[in-house]
Parts: sequence; C-alpha cells; structure tokens
Amino acid sequence: MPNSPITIAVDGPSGSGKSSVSRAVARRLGLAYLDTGAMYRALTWWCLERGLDLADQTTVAAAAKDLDLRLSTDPDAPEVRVAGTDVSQEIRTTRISGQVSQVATNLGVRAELRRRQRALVEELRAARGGVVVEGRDITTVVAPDAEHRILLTASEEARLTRRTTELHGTSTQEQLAATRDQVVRRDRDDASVSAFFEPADGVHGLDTSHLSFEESVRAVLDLVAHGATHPIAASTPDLQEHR
Ligand SMILES: Nc1ncnc2c1ncn2[C@@H]1O[C@H](COP(=O)(O)OP(=O)(O)O)[C@@H](O)[C@H]1O
Ligand SMILES: Nc1ccn([C@H]2C[C@H](O)[C@@H](COP(=O)(O)OP(=O)(O)O)O2)c(=O)n1
Repeated sequence: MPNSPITIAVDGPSGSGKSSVSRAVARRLGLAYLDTGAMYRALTWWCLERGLDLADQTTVAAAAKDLDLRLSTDPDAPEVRVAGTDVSQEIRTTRISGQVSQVATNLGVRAELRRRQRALVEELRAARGGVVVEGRDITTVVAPDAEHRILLTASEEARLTRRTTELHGTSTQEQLAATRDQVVRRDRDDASVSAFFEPADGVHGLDTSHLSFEESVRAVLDLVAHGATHPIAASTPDLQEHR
C-alpha cells in the first residue's frame, strides 16, 4: 500500500534558510522540491529581457499569464528555463534580486503564479508522492491544507551574514552593507503582500538563528516525523547537502 501523498510547506524571510533546507529535506525524503521564489525571479528576468517597465502592473501581469516557464522539481538538479533559455544562474544575480519585489508585489502576478503553484503541488503529489514547497505565502495561501506547515525564521543579523557569505565568501562591513538592500529592504517590500515574519495559526515556527545548516535540516525532519523538534544531537554527516 503506497504512503499517502505529503506536502511540506515552508515559508520564511530572505536568508532564513528555506531554499537550502527545503531542498535537503526533499532529498532526504525522496520528494519533489518546488522553489516558488524562482518563479517570481524568472518572471522578473523575462520582463527585463523584453524591456518591459516593471511599474506597469497590467503589462507585467499579462506577461505572467504568457510566461513559458519550465522548472525542474528534482532537488538534485534544480533548473529554471524561460522560453527555452536556462536562467538558473541569472535569476540569482543582484540585478534580479534588486527588482524582483516590484514584480512579486503585483497582485495580478501573484494570482497567476499562485494558480500555477497550486496546480504543480497537486501534480507532484500525484506523480512523485509529495513535495517540499517553499516561499512566502505557501503555509498561508498556496497550500494552507498541507500536511506540514513550517515558518523558518532567523535574526536579521544571521540572515544578512548568511546571504553576504553566500554571495562573497566573506562578510566584511562593506559587503554586509551592500547586501542589506537585497535582504532587509526586499523583505520589507515583500511583507506588504504576504505575512512571513510570524507563524500563522497552526504553522510551526522554527528559529534557525543559532542552528547550523545540518541542525536546521534535522529540526525540519523532526517536525515532519514527530510534529515537534527534539534537542539537537551531534551533526549528522549524511546531511551535508547544500544548494
Ligand atoms: N541554519 C543555517 N545556518 C547557517 N547557514 C545557513 C543555514 N541555513 C541556510 N544557510 C545558508 O545561508 C544561505 C542562504 O540560505 P537560503 O536557503 O538561500 O535562504 P532563503 O532561501 O531563506 O533565502 C545559504 O548559503 C545557506 O547554505
Ligand atoms: N511564494 C513567494 C515566493 C517568493 N516571493 C518573492 C519574494 C522575493 O523577493 C522573491 C524571490 O524569492 P526567493 O525565495 O528566491 O528569495 P530569497 O531566496 O528568500 O532571498 O519572490 C513571493 O512573494 N512569494
């Protein structure tokens, strides 16, 4: 008898660890992985590629409807293609991170991308036994009926340091200041359309500020297995996977 399909919904602000931790959890559990932020980033890239004014909400919402987007949901081989072009690297650049909120706060865009996300979740439940899906409004709007709903948080300092180290390999004062816009200002803008700083009713909050990456993965796996986190044992070597 096959296990029932499972959706693990993960939300959180920038740098809370939701992409890397969700991907590792999907790998461990043999589930699909859906990065909804990549969809907003891909649409931003496409609009800029076509020379659209991101402030023109009607035109950008129409572009969302026409977007030819292909996402790999294999946690071992993430890939994002727009109209056949592999944009997996390009959508992570500062050019896109600095402008994506303008697209993500467009309510017409959100309606279309949420529709696609819900359809993908249903498809992946049927085809792959389930999915770890992460973003800003997954626990609340896209998949409020998910079997597991988790909000990852971390202090502003921890999130800023993680993102800076990811981008530069180090986190000097200058580098931290340069990254601040991509983390703090962007979260403030994004929070105008989604609530992702506090867990909604029934959503488990998990503060990763003082957890290592491996400990964060273990804590999410604990939540999924037992509905609670347990004291962290020694880091497990088989949890070394990263994005
Ligand atoms: N608990 C953690 N402790 C330390 N570093 C982490 C932790 N979780 C994630 N990271 C690292 O922080 C960076 C940002 O994580 P990411 O998963 O991209 O966050 P988000 O998707 O929430 O923006 C990545 O380099 C990741 O490996
Ligand atoms: N479900 C989602 C996912 C992302 N977004 C927005 C918020 C972000 O500014 C962009 C990009 O999201 P992404 O998760 O890639 O960003 P971070 O990795 O957390 O920095 O999209 C959203 O509004 N709703």
